[in-house]
Amino acid sequence: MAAKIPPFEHTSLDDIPAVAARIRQGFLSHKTRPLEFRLVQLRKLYWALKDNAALIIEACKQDLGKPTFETHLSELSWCMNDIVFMQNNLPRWAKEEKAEDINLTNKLMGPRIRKDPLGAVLVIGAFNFPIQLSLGPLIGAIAAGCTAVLKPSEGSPQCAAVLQKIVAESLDPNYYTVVQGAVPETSALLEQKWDKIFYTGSTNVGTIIAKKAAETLTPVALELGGRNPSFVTKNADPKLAARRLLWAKTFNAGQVCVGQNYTLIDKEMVQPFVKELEVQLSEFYPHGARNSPDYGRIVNQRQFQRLKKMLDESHGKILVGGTMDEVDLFIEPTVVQVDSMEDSLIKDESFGPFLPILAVNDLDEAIKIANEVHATPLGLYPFGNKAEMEKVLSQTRSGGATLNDGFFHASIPTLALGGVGDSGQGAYRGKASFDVFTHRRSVASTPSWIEGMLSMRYPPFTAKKLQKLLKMSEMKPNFDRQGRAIGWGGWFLGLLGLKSLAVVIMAVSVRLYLQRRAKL
Ligand SMILES: NC(=O)c1ccc[n+]([C@@H]2O[C@H](COP(=O)([O-])OP(=O)(O)OC[C@H]3O[C@@H](n4cnc5c(N)ncnc54)[C@H](O)[C@@H]3O)[C@@H](O)[C@H]2O)c1
Ligand SMILES: CC1=C(/C=C/C(C)=C/C=C/C(C)=C/C=C/C=C(C)/C=C/C=C(C)/C=C/C=C(\C)C=O)C(C)(C)CCC1
Repeated sequence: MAAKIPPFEHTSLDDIPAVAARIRQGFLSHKTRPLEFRLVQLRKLYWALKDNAALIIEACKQDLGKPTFETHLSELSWCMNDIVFMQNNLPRWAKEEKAEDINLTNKLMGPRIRKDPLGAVLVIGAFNFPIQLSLGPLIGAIAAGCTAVLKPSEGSPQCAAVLQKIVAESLDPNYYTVVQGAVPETSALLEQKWDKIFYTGSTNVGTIIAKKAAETLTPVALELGGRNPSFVTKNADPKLAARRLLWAKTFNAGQVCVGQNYTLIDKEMVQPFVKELEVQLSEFYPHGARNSPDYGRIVNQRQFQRLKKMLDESHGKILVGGTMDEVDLFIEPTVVQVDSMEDSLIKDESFGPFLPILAVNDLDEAIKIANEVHATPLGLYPFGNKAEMEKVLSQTRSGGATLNDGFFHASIPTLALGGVGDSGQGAYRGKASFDVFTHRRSVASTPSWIEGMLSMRYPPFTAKKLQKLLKMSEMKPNFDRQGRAIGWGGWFLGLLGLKSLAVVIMAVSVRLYLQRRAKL
């Protein structure tokens, strides 16, 4: 008999402190530190995903009407690939690194960077990619040697229940577990001490998390939302721009954090662009989006009503689409021409299948508007000639960007993803997922035999000792008083001084000699 999605049950508030204590104790047992342990956990998680593939596909369908195609690309296969990639590369990333930019004298102390796990961490997921946005950070946490509590989004309850099943089946419960719930449970989790909180979700809740974390100086990674602009200049290809931006707004029915929120378009391009949007829409969904198995649904009534209100409040003119069905949680891909950056469809993040367009006179005006609407969005998408796209990049900021497409950069699984400013802090995916849960611990070890040479650091301090030390460490500026750079040859010689160079060469030779003798 086919497996069933287990019921979604909130974790008892009374249990949360004990769960957090177990996961913390788990970290302090040091069992998750050995590389092999982490690799085994990751591999088990991989097979649990494979074994529960049908449940994941079904849960994504029930929660978001997600087409199986999208579930594979952005949830199931996405996470399985993430695990394979992580376990292939983890042994290399976890190795100690030789410290960079160390001067010759300090090299004797073997400065290096250890990759230590941060500790017991809390991962809070969002509803729109319920599997990816929960497991992506969890995979990073496991790889780094952390222990973790995962709190999936209650907005996608079927997926949350399947996630709990998968974690319980595959991972050691002393080190990794799922807590289910909404605001009360998340608040109870935030009362516990964590070594990092990794949060994906809205900016409002992100602010609550950051404030709470600040009370105990807990580091946070925040993957938040944004009002991401796209730009279509008069030199853009309207068909390509329409097709690609439509793809980005129909994927997951527009519930994509990195999707464009609005399009700033040269006034000459409005007509050809809108015409192409219509053509492309009928190619994507020949029998209409509503009847297509390839188009998802809005996650719940609350989000549906929010989106409906947003469209109702817009002063724009609907050019394409506009139909909705509350019962089915269906919203048609909808193109709206608005006439102000104050319009409800531009000033707030829609997180739905709306494509508001605002006509502008030129690219300068578009850039000015984009910077005013949101100075630090999560993504940004210019279409135009090379110089124009470069100009957009050089006069704006954003977490990431794709030129000549919708959010392609965010669909590259091993490219770090993160916001900037109020669209987030910290990044993950690929190596960044390991790094975000890792402390780069600087370590030096002072050989005993060097003691004689170090004697100059001890009191009683004398002018002679100071002179010697300064000579050894002093760096000569390679710039003059006017701030101009000067040739580096003189600077290099000045930096070391011939005398100290001789001392260093001698010390290195002695060390090499002693090392070789120890090996014999
Ligand atoms: N940057 C990214 O990678 C990314 C990815 C997906 C979604 N998002 C953003 O997330 C938002 C939509 O997702 P959402 O609706 O799931 O976000 P949300 O902020 O409502 O919920 C996210 C998580 O926070 C918890 N939560 C909600 N209210 C809380 C409170 N008062 N205190 C403590 N915890 C609370 C929820 O239980 C959930 O697990 C959009 O703004 C979108 O842009 C960002
Ligand atoms: C095959 C050849 C080539 C290359 C072809 C390429 C590169 C094809 C690419 C296809 C793509 C990118 C398909 C789309 C996949 C969509 C994905 C994975 C979507 C993911 C969405 C995500 C992760 C959403 C995240 C949302 C977040 C974080 C917030 O809400 C060539 C061109 C090289 C030529 C040879 C043949």
